[in-house]
Amino acid sequence: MTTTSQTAGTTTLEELERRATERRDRPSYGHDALIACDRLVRIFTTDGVEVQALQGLDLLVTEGELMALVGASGSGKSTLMNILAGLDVPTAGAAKVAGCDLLAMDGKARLRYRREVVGFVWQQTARNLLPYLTAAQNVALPMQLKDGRKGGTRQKARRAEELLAMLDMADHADRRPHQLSGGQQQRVAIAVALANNPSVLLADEPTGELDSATGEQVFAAFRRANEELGTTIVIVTHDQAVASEVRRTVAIRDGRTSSEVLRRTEVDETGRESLVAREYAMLDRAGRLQLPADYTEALDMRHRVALELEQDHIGVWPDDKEG
Ligand SMILES: Nc1ncnc2c1ncn2[C@@H]1O[C@H](COP(=O)(O)OP(=O)(O)OP(=O)(O)O)[C@@H](O)[C@H]1O
Repeated sequence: MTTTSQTAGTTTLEELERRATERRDRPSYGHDALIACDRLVRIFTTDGVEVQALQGLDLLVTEGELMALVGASGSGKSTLMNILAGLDVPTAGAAKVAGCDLLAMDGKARLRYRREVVGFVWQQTARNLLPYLTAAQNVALPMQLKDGRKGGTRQKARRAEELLAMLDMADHADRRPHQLSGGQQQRVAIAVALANNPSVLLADEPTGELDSATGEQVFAAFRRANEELGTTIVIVTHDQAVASEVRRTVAIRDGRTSSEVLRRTEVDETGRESLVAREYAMLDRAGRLQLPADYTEALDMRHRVALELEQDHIGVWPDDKEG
């Protein structure tokens, strides 16, 4: 009797220990992602009124990705970008970029993060470049700010030259921003953002002020940075041309990621390649799924739906008992 209960007790303890170890050893959410936003919340309070700009946003971005973020005005895109850029701090949730915890950084770590881990390109060309410096000097500046007065001036100038050449701006290295077109300024801005070889390049509407042909050239510069330097790039855009050129477009709705479009190259039986796009709804870790409004409206789905688990899919039906 005693032996049995001891055995049972030992088994239970062992089992509990095993489960605890399993839980401890289980990789955390997004452990292998370069950018991991986990239930990110940002609440702004102005004149006593609260605005929930981000409402539990989840986003994972893999190292080396070039992806786009889209969403209606006010959906929270810029709020997210400012957080990822280290310019704003979320109210709750977790956010990690290249191993840096965006909620726990002190002032010094934040400054290093902004100088070395992320680079950004904003929509307003004037925000990206200093008007009294040439293109080459603008590109060398972040390197000088990083190293202080430590030498290597020639090396920095060489790196600035190389980056400008990669973005087809070598011939304009000695021009000041007002002597460059909007598209050229944005290409220099990309070189500036890449100066300290950041892990991530963030761009908020970088083609927003450009015509479509110039926008295409600027996007090509992002693609080159991604392919040649392996930099992970996140672009917020309203520009359909940009959104349809990347492999993954994530849509934000009401402060959450709601759906994403993945594009894959498929080869048919004749060997012809084509780009196939497919839209997916996001399933969060609690199993919540946001159905597209046009689907729910088409079938008049409201407060509840009926679910059925099939062998390889889940069926969702309108509640026919509703009345
Ligand atoms: N500093 C702030 N103070 C108060 N409310 C803010 C602040 N910044 C953003 N918001 C609010 O948060 C919500 C999300 O704004 P955000 O700028 O992130 O949207 P967005 O998707 O970037 O829009 P757009 O495409 O128009 O730039 C909006 O309702 C906005 O009014």
